Amino acid sequence: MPIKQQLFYPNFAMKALYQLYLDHPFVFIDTRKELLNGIFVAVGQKDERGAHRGNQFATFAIESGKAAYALINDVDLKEKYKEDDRYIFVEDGEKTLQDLAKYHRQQLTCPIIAIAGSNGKTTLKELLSRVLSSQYKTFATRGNLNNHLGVPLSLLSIDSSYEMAILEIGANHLEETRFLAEIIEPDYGLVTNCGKDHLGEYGSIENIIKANKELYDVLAEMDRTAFVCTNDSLLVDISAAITKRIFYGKTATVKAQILARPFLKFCLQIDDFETTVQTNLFGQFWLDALLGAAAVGHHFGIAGTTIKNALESYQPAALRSQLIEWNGNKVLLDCYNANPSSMEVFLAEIQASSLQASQILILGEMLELGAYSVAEHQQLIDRINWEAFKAVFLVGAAFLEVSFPPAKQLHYFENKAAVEDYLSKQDYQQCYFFVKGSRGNRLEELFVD
Ligand SMILES: CC(=O)N[C@H]1[C@@H](OP(=O)(O)OP(=O)(O)OC[C@H]2O[C@@H](n3ccc(=O)[nH]c3=O)[C@H](O)[C@@H]2O)O[C@H](CO)[C@@H](O)[C@@H]1O[C@H](C)C(=O)N[C@@H](C)C(=O)N[C@H](CCC(=O)N[C@@H](CCC[C@@H](N)C(=O)O)C(=O)O)C(=O)O
Ligand SMILES: Nc1ncnc2c1ncn2[C@@H]1O[C@H](COP(=O)(O)OP(=O)(O)OP(=O)(O)O)[C@@H](O)[C@H]1O
Ligand SMILES: C[C@@H](N)C(=O)N[C@H](C)C(=O)O
Repeated sequence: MPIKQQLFYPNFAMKALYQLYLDHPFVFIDTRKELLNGIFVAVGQKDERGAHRGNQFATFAIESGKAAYALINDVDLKEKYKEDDRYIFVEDGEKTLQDLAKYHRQQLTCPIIAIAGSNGKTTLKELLSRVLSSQYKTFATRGNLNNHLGVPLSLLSIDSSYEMAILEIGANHLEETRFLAEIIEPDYGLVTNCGKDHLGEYGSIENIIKANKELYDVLAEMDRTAFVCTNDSLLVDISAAITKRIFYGKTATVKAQILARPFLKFCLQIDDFETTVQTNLFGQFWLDALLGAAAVGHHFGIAGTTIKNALESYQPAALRSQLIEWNGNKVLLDCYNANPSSMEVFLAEIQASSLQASQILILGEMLELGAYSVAEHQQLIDRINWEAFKAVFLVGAAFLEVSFPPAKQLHYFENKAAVEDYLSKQDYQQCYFFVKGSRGNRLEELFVD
């Protein structure tokens, strides 16, 4: 039967679509990607007729050879290509992508570990990926593809050759973590922590806790296993309904004691095994993520020394705890994102450190805080120990709404361009820059020559 007819035949549709995927196992949503012979799915903003913007690129996807098939939901395209088997009309590209990913997941047999939480998911995923890869062929979410599109695309990138998979769940509203966890159907789950991420969208810290708990709820309903950090009593409390919990942290089999900071060094204990781990991560707030990676690795039979080596080999990148050299200075870029919780621990770490260099703090405004913006920016300002810094740069309009002490170190800039201009007139040498702010600030661009 021609593929189009199979897809219209109700109960057969997913199996037929899945067969297309097995024959062309590269699903993509963006024709700017370099690939051949995949399946293009039109997604994105919808017009007044409900057609996703991605439909505009379907013809190019097919004609360029990037796609063997294109899933479209534009009725005009449906009419235009009614005789062409390569264009498949679906009701909604995003929903079809999610359904296909869920169906595919149900065919996969490797253990799947889902990571949710407010802060530190991507880095934990990277750490864990290094630990598990020492023994297993491990898939891990690429970059930050963690939302309603990223999770399905990630799942569809896992083939049967993988022995382990780690999937990151990102969310900014209630029910989103549940929605993604129900697609992933994780065998294991881990929540990093509950902090003030996307506070404006969530509306309250209570909602953030509820949202992170959604992963635990799905694990409980499916009778799956959670890795829970006992250093954080909130996580222990909100995971209580799960029968299968593997604890790590104080009082558990896998635990740690901090030996030195700011570049975190700790003593890792796994049963009777003890070793020192010198990481490249800036800040003791990474400890639970490091321990989480160790605990999951230990559960899957990775030896303590191998775990140590994997954690030590991790070089922070992608604007999370990333240390670079710039014109004779060191720059700690922690500006992939920022929210009140991550700002608080970052600032506390710097102010507790003695790095024997002139310290310059660059803080970009925190976005997506909604009604909390003024109070949270004020609290941030109030936490600054001005004497600890040679200079403090504050960037962005949100800082205009708060009051400052009369500190000589303070420099306010409306935007990144203004900082750039100021920096170009200074001759900073052998300073230590600490850079943190929300993604919208793009503060890292200050340090590209
Ligand atoms: C829909 C889409 O793919 N958007 C991407 C696109 O943005 P654009 O504005 O162009 O999209 P449109 O809606 O207009 O749709 C156009 C579609 O057409 C495709 N297209 C365009 C041009 C072309 O020449 N060829 C084409 O095929 C295009 O690909 C669209 O599909 O481009 C932007 C720039 O590249 C992308 O940034 C944008 O991607 C969106 C944001 C996206 O969701 N991508 C996912 C794959 C993903 O996982 N992205 C992650 C970021 C995830 C994230 O922010 N996570 C948050 C929490 C989650 C909150 C959640 N509720 C949410 O809303 O996302 C977190 O805190 O972790 C990533 O890229 O890192
Ligand atoms: N325990 C923690 N408490 C507060 N902030 C933390 C903690 N661990 C990491 N962070 C902060 O979270 C920032 C983002 O790290 P990472 O990208 O790994 O997290 P994430 O949850 O994946 O965020 P995103 O989904 O936006 O990428 C880091 O730069 C760091 O400042
Ligand atoms: C970049 C996105 N994942 C995110 O974390 N956004 C917040 C608002 C930020 O950039 O700080």
